[in-house]
Amino acid sequence: MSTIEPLPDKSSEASPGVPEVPADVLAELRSTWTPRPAPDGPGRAARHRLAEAARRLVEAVKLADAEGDADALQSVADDVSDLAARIAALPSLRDREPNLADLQLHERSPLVGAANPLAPPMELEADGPVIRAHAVFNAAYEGPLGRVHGGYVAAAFDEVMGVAQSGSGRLGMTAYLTVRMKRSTPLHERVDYEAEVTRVEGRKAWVTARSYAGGVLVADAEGLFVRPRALVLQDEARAAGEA
Ligand SMILES: CCCCCCCC/C=C\CCCCCCCC(=O)SCCNC(=O)CCNC(=O)[C@H](O)C(C)(C)COP(=O)(O)OP(=O)(O)OC[C@H]1O[C@@H](n2cnc3c(N)ncnc32)[C@H](O)[C@@H]1OP(=O)(O)O
Repeated sequence: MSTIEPLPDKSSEASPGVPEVPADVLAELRSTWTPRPAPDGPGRAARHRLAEAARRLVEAVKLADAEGDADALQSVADDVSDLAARIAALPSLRDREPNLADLQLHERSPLVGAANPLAPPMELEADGPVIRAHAVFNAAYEGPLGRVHGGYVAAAFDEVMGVAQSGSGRLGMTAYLTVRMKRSTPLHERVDYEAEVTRVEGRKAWVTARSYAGGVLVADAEGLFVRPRALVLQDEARAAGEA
C-alpha cells in the first residue's frame, strides 16, 4: 500500500458541458471492469499466478547481465523456451468462445489485466465520475534510464481515460490522445492517476487526466473519445425498440 495522501477529490465539481449520468447507466458501463472481481475458480486463480510469475520472468530477463555466465543464460533460454511450449500446449482461449470473465478488462487488458503479463497491472477505482488508478512500473518498462518509456506513459493514460469516458454515459474509441510529460515517470514507485470527462457533444467526449509520483504532477493528458457511427446506429435502433 502507498503511504502518500489520496489525490484531491474533484468528483463534486461538476464540469460545464458534462451531462448528469444516471447511476444505473454508469454502473452498467462500468460493469465490465469494476470492481476487480475475485477469481471465479481455481483455474482462473492459477492463470493469474502464472501471469504474475511471467511478469517476474520478463523483468528478470530484462535485467540479466550479458557479461555474466553465457552458458547459464543459454541453459535458462532453453528452459524458458520449453516452458513456453508447455504453456502453448495447454487448453487455449483460441479454442473456445470467451466468457464474460475472460472478456473483462481486469482479466485481459495489457494495462490492468490480472491474466496479462504485459500489465503492471494497474489498479482502477471509480470515485463518482472520476476514475482513479495506480501502478508500479518495473524495469521492463524502462525508457530513459530509471524512468518509464514514454509510450507506456501514454498507454497508461489511454487506459485510465478510456475507462473515465464512461462518465459521458457511453463508450467510444480513442480518436486522439495528447500527453504532456512534464517530468519523467519513475520506475519502481507508485504512480497515481485521475481522469474525468470534461465535455460531451453528441458522440464525442473529451477527457482529461493527470499522473502523480510522490504527490508531484508528472504528466497530464487530454483525449477525445468518439462513439463509432455504427454503434450509434445500434444505440438508436435499441432506443426505438424500447420506446
Ligand atoms: C466503442 C466501445 C469500445 C469500448 C469498449 C470498452 C469496454 C470496457 C470499458 C472501458 C474500457 C476502456 C479501456 C480501454 C481504453 C482504450 C481505448 C482505445 O485504445 S480504443 C483503440 C484505439 N483507437 C482506435 O483504434 C480508433 C480508430 N478510429 C476509429 O475507429 C474512428 O476514426 C472513430 C471511431 C474514432 C471515428 O470514426 P466514425 O466513422 O465513427 O466517426 P467520424 O465521422 O469519423 O467522426 C465523428 C466525429 O469525431 C471527429 N473526429 C474523429 N476522429 C477525430 C480525431 N482524431 N480528432 C478530432 N476529431 C475527430 C470527427 O471530425 C467528427 O466530428 P463532427 O461530427 O464532424 O463534429
